[in-house]
Amino acid sequence: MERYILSLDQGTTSTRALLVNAQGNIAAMAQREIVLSYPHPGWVEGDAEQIWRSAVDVVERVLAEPNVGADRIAGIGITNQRETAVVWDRSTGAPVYPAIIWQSRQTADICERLKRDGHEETVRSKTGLRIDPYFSGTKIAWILEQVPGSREKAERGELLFGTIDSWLIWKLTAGRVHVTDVSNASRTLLYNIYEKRWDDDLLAMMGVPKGMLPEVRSSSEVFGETDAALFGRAIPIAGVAGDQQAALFGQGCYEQGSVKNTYGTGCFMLMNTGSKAIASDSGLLTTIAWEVGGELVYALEGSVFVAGAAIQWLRDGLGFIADAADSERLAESVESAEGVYVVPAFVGLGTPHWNSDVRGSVFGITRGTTKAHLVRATLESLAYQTKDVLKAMERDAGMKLSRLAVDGGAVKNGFLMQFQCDMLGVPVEKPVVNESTALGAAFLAGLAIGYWDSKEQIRALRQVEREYSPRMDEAERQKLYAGWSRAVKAAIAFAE
Ligand SMILES: Nc1ncnc2c1ncn2[C@@H]1O[C@H](COP(=O)(O)OP(=O)(O)O)[C@@H](O)[C@H]1O
Ligand SMILES: O=P(O)(O)OC[C@H](O)CO
Repeated sequence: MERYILSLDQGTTSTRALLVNAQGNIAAMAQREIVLSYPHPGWVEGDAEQIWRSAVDVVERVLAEPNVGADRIAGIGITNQRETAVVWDRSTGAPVYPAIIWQSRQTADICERLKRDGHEETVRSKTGLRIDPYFSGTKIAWILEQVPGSREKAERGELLFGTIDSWLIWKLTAGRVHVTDVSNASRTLLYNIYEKRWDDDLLAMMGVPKGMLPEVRSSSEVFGETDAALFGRAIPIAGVAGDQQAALFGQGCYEQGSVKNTYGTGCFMLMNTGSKAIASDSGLLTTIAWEVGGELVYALEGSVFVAGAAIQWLRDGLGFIADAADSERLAESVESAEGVYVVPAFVGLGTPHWNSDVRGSVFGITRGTTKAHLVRATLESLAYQTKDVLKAMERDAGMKLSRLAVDGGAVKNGFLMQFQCDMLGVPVEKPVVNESTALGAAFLAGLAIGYWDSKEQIRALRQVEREYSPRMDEAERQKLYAGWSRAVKAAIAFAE
């Protein structure tokens, strides 16, 4: 009887359950879309209960596949959109406020206050992060400030905080287990990544009571078992990692210096820096990649807030396309973007600018501009933002990248991948199994319970589906990128 690892991937726009077999292939998958709300400009919120229900739904659907069932599941790996903050009541399990999504800018004022009070260097030296609304810490502070009575309750130990992994584990274990892993903890702005503990100074700075926080574990161990009433049998939850770190693991980037870039709602490039945490001078983040078998690995990260989300905007906001896949055909229907640049700074800009105020802008339109040019320019913006990040990474790491491993929803777009490769001037490598995030979580879980024996065994499972080679000449590359750099500068100037 074949057994599987069930990987639960709770992303920004969808929740997926995937069955991974011993060869590292996806045997079945179920998916459910997540609806977000945008109550004010720059705010992004979600319904934590809807996220939980979507998780139950997708797990039930994969278990109902022919010849599956809960007794075929050796263990569960959980991977999640990171930083998104949920605060819930310990006794009822009810969230006190919607989940504040990682992209949301509603804590910009709190961040300004912390910066004015001169906390930036302390935060950076303890967490490897920056004071920015992106991270969970100020989102918790905002909830405790805004929801009447919540601060008092939190201080009495009646409220709990979790990133989405903690929230799902709490629900899956019927409120018995309140934990997270080091990779998720490292995104909260409250965790000291060098001393590996919640940091009292940071908790005081953000006014977060310690009793709200989950226990921090490694990324690959048994965290608890699902409540037997849920899926008919208790199943061990044996791997947990934030989705970008999970993708790094899933791509087999185990050596120092190996890099991957994931194109989902946002776009995140991570480099494994081994046991050494590298501090950045170029707007990158220093973060924990994972802890496996007692070995803690750090990463350098470049974070782009809007990537695939810009394609969703073309679909839902502008109605230019019916489906994200249509963007490829439209982009290829024109020779070039004809000087049009879209800067999709809908929620500000992350690496390397870290500017919460800048908003999306379109430059260079003429009477001849069509929706095809705008669609093409939007897709190109994903590649330009990635180039900005890669330049910062090469500077900080003191090395040149020879190829880029890619994954995520938007790598299905052949136009985007070729343009990306042309813009970077290095080969872009797409694996056969594009679900690196889900694979990473499955591998972490499988290693903990002996489903796989070693990282080496896992890495041997990876296969490349396609390698894109650069076709653009250097002069053209430089000209296009110079235009992008001017457009970003102008968008920032407009915000000022
Ligand atoms: N063919 C495509 N071309 C461009 N973007 C795409 C395409 N297919 C999906 N996307 C984008 O990929 C994103 C979904 O990818 P996924 O990895 O599931 O994201 P997440 O984990 O952030 O929810 C969406 O934002 C969608 O717009
Ligand atoms: O939803 P994704 O896959 O774009 O990932 C979100 C990131 O984890 C945010 O930091």
